[in-house]
Amino acid sequence: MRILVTGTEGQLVRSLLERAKVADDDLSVIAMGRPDLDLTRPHAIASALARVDCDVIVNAAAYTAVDQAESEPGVAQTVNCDGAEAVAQAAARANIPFIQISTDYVFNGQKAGAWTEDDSPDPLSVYGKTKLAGEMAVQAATPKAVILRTAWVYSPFGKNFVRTMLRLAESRDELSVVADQTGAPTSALDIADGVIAVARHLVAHPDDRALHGVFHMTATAGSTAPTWADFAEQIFGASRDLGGPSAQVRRITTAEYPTPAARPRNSLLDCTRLEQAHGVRLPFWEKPVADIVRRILADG
Ligand SMILES: NC(=O)C1=CN([C@@H]2O[C@H](COP(=O)(O)OP(=O)(O)OC[C@H]3O[C@@H](n4cnc5c(N)ncnc54)[C@H](OP(=O)(O)O)[C@@H]3O)[C@@H](O)[C@H]2O)C=CC1
Ligand SMILES: Cc1cn([C@H]2C[C@H](O)[C@@H](COP(=O)(O)OP(=O)(O)O[C@H]3O[C@@H](C)C(=O)[C@@H](O)[C@H]3O)O2)c(=O)[nH]c1=O
Ligand SMILES: [Mg+2]
Repeated sequence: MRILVTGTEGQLVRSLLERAKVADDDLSVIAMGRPDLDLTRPHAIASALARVDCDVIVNAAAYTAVDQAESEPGVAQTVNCDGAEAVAQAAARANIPFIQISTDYVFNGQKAGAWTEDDSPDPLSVYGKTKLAGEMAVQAATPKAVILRTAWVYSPFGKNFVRTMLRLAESRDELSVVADQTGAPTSALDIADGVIAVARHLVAHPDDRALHGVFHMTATAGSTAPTWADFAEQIFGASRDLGGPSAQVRRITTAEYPTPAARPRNSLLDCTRLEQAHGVRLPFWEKPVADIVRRILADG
């Protein structure tokens, strides 16, 4: 199976490439990003993708700078909606499945329990709005679209909360972290495994309508969902055990940590539908933390 994925340096792209390297079978992942494939130039995407021979396309590229998007809504919209739509149209022309990666930030966070795919999105931020617009555009572009909404992604690669916490802890004894936003920290390596499994399933059953549509794909969170502060404590616990930097976590409210973009208070996603349709369930959220902390510390 050949998977074409958009972007080259992103957390999920690099995780897919790493997983493909260790897979002992026919799997190959082809990453295509700037300048060859630029989502700010949707009109050039058809020709960029026309020559590529693959079985599935995964759009993992996105404008992900949540706060910056508030002051750059046009670019965020072009990348997250128009660019995504153009990639989906290329998949439609090739008549192959298309996987769009989306986000918990499409929700307003005001539900008490986990969000299901039947709950109405109501994004609070420009990033969330443009990602939701992207979901709708790709579904209009191809009947073979699968939207995988994930959340709170971290990995040994790129920019993420784990790397930020470890970097800040090098120079600080105490860090203030919000303790009133709940969600599921999810390893990009686990998402990569999930994406590959879904892709295989789609390629094996190209006409099964039940396999298409919107699915939630995050780590399993259990009954007491973690907050960013809980995640930080988990990160520092792992780092301490490995002789790395750590800091005392001061648990604060969102009001005490003002940011340009509003974030959902509860963004926990119910992933039941994914398990039922595709047989995919990601591990418990705490499981990958120590291994990824170890890799980040080893990379220096
Ligand atoms: N990070 C998170 O916490 C979450 C992410 N998601 C979604 O998951 C997906 C993967 O996220 P993640 O791996 O963390 O993303 P990253 O922020 O790590 O990487 C973003 C990727 O998008 C690419 N990209 C950005 N702009 C363009 C452009 N104009 N043209 C082509 N490529 C572009 C980057 O390109 P380059 O390779 O050149 O750097 C990079 O590969 C995204 O759809 C994101 O919305 C969902 C929930 C949480
Ligand atoms: C760095 C830092 C952040 N925070 C807060 C801010 C925010 O509420 C939360 C996480 O901060 P970040 O900037 O890492 O998070 P953010 O960029 O909002 O992460 C989001 O990225 C996009 C792409 C997604 O799709 C989401 O699922 C989510 O992962 O922690 C603190 O409280 N203290 C700190 O020292
Ligand atoms: Mg950020």
